Amino acid sequence: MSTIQIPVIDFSAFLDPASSDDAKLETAQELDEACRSVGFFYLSNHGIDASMFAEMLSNAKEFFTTASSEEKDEIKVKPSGEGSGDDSRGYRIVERADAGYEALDFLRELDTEGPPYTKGLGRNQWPKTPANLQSVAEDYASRLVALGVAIMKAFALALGVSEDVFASRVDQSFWQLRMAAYPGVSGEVDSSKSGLYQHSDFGILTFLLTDEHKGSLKVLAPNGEDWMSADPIPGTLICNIGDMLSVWTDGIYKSTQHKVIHASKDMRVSIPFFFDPNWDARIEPVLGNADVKSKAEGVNYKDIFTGAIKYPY
Ligand SMILES: O=C(O)CCC(=O)C(=O)O
Ligand SMILES: [Fe+2]
Repeated sequence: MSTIQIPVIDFSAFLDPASSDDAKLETAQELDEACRSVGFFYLSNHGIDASMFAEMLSNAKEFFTTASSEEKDEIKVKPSGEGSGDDSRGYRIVERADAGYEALDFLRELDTEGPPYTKGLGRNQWPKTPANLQSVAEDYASRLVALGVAIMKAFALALGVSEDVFASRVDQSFWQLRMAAYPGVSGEVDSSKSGLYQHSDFGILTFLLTDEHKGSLKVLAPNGEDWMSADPIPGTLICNIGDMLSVWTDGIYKSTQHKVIHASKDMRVSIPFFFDPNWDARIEPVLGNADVKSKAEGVNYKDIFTGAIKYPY
């Protein structure tokens, strides 16, 4: 068993304009320590209302439990060259040897020519019901982008780098919002029935909101052997570092492997929000620390994105 725990970090110092520089530095250092050791943390006092979390979860649950197959089909993800343009985002079902779930995917829409669109830049296809799913989700996305930008300030403070190095590359974050439903399972537990293969996220920071199910999300412990359950803590967001932030910090911040194995007989709803760099951002190691400098000399985010996302999944 691993004794490392996923820490809970109170972010209020960065949201309250009256807080002192010392209070901010203390919070920044707690975040920094969590990113170096575990790569996962819970964030409390992040400024997002519990009622918004509840609405996001109940809208997702309503869609996955009530939408007809025709409604799902109408908004299904379209691979390059089909329908409303390349890689239109929306509904998809994953049935693989190592993953099983349904999802709605929405991304930041860039102001580009189309259809057809350049790969990765298709349009979002929103469900018609629940009627407010789109408006609540768009509001949620804009709040999480602001939270992501605020956390990048904290990282800059802790790392001693100029705020602008991060800010100028995330101010138009190419975010992705996923509403996922892992089906209830009876009998043998198997990630092909309900789960998601082991992976790291490729962006900067992931903010995860889930329903009350415990034991489904597993996080690889720093010893590289044990799996820890990242169970939901009401009112908090489960946050983890993605590959881009690891590259950016010369590998000092950990982009930790995780997976989902859902074992309950009831469906699990989870809503990851991927806070990613701007579409055109180039990410290069910023610390200049020769000892731990990552092998990567830098990456263009859009190349990473287009390599990682291949519809259909
Ligand atoms: O559903 C979860 O708990 C995590 C999902 C996840 O890791 C992902 O979509 O990248
Ligand atoms: Fe993930």
